[in-house]
Amino acid sequence: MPSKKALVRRPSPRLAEGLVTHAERQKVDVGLATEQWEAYVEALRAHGWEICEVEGADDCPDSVFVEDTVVLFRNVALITRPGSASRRPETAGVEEAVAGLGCSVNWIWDPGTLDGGDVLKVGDTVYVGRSGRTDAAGVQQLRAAFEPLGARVVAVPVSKVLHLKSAVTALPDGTVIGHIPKMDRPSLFPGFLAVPEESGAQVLLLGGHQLLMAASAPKTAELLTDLGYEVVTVDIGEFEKLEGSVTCLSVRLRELYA
Ligand SMILES: NC(=O)NCCC[C@H](N)C(=O)O
Repeated sequence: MPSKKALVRRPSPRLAEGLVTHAERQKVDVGLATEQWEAYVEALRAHGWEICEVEGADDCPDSVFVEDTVVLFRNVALITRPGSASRRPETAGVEEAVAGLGCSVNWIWDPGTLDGGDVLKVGDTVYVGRSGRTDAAGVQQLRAAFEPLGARVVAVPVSKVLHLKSAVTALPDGTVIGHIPKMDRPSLFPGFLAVPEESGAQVLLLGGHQLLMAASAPKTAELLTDLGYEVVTVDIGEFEKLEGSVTCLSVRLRELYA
């Protein structure tokens, strides 16, 4: 049976010092953030995901955004080299965790940089944002790692938001959804549906027709419910202040056979 495991990482006590790039800095309540994180993890668990908690990285303010540290394709875990040097110490614990789960491990090497938030998989197509965090060498290394495994890698310019997946994700049927004002090139995506809210562009697939979304995108939730999806919402407001979203708080491992 394919796996249904999700990696998560508890927020650092230093979360409030996390990076802010495109947003204005707002005060983050670490206690409230931790409660929101626990509810997020519970929502995954309630939908059948086995939770694998990576050992905390208390000195790394952004370590809760575990998605940025590793990209999965088939059973290969590509350990990233985050574009922000302050986030690079986050990868060691994640590498240990995915190796322990039976993944084959590969790496993005210096001088390449790549953040997992820039990688969107739709079937065998892997879209990769060329963003402020992911550079051309990172894109090349991602191609070299995944094309031999059968991936079709499509590079996408990203200049208006932190990561590709800040503005674009995909529905279970492969329809790409995005918030056009935050996208550089909507025309790169076939089968595209525009959504009315920035955080509405970020959906996490729970399995079947169930989607996890942030509570901050009620109009998009209504649109997707009307299309026959079951939308589960969580309040992740403290993480949104740091440019985080529902996708970046976990890494789902669906193709491990254990
Ligand atoms: N994949 C994601 O959307 N990650 C969010 C990372 C937010 C963090 N404050 C950062 O700037 O790296």
